[in-house]
Amino acid sequence: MTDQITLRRPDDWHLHLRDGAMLAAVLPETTRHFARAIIMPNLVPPVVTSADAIAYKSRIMAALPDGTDFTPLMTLYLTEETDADDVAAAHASGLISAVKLYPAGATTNSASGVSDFDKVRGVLERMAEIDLPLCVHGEVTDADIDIFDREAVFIDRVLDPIRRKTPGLRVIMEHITTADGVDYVQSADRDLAATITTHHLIINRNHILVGGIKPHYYCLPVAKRESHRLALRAAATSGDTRFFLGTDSAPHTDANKLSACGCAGCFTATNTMPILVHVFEEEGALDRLEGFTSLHGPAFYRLPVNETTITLTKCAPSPTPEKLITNEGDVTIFDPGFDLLWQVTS
Ligand SMILES: NC(=O)N[C@@H](CC(=O)O)C(=O)O
Ligand SMILES: [Zn+2]
Ligand SMILES: [Zn+2]
Repeated sequence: MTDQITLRRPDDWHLHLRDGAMLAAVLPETTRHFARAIIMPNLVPPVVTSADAIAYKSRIMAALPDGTDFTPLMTLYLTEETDADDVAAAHASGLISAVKLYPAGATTNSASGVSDFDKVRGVLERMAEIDLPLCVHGEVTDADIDIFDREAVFIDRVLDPIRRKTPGLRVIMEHITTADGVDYVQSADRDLAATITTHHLIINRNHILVGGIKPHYYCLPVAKRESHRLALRAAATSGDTRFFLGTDSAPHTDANKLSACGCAGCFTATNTMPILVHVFEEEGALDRLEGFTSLHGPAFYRLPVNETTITLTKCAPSPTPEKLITNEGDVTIFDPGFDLLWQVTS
């Protein structure tokens, strides 16, 4: 029986750090375990231009605890007005690692996203030319499409047409939640990958809706039925290099979650690593965890792997920490519904 596991230090390929007091509070929760993270640009107002990204990156660096070795990998928020030259310059200077596509209205702070995908064709073509990846929130927003079908419909109506019209464009389907997403990624032998979150490996839609509504399990894309969760677990633990960790750790204060119109997002940064060891151990796939957390992501983003390591050790069952206290209010830490059996020991 394994009671200790050492991995190359993991990276988080999809992270919300927010800004101001929230940034200061959540940043150490990530930097404690992770070496790098793809930083989501959905601030209010969003990180649209290279000047915005320079300013946001310096706020993140200023908030880093002393002596912390952490690299924020910046992204730009794609709008219908995005200037392809600005994107190319930001890429050439090493400032950004990806551009993020939000369909307008799909999720938290996506109002400035894209409604008419033809309007971003020029930018996408330029990104294919310069080999800059596109991260995608893959859900349609049409009122007549059921929220549980929005990822599958997005693949057919938006993503596949974009990929066919833009050969060479490398795409990361962020936070996939369906077997359709898994199948689509597996159908492509190049230029396509997906991130999978911590929470989508744990919860299905029953966790949100059975026995009373559980706002802390509400996120977008919303968790689907159990068969989809099982497809995600199979993909994450398969060793397939097209799947890697993007926690989508998305802090919202309890006041904003526990409301008649609660915000979408699960805050998982704090306990993601112990939870993932738990999941991979359950699946008999501990030997594939390092690929998922530390190898597949850098390979897709064409970055070196981390040289330092992290060690987790089996511990007495311990409840998950409940809350992160911030100057904006408390943030509830994701509760996987089981005691943690692993802790990060170095
Ligand atoms: N995942 C979420 O439910 N919320 C994210 C936005 C996103 O990643 O879609 C957030 O910014 O809060
Ligand atoms: Zn999203
Ligand atoms: Zn997100």
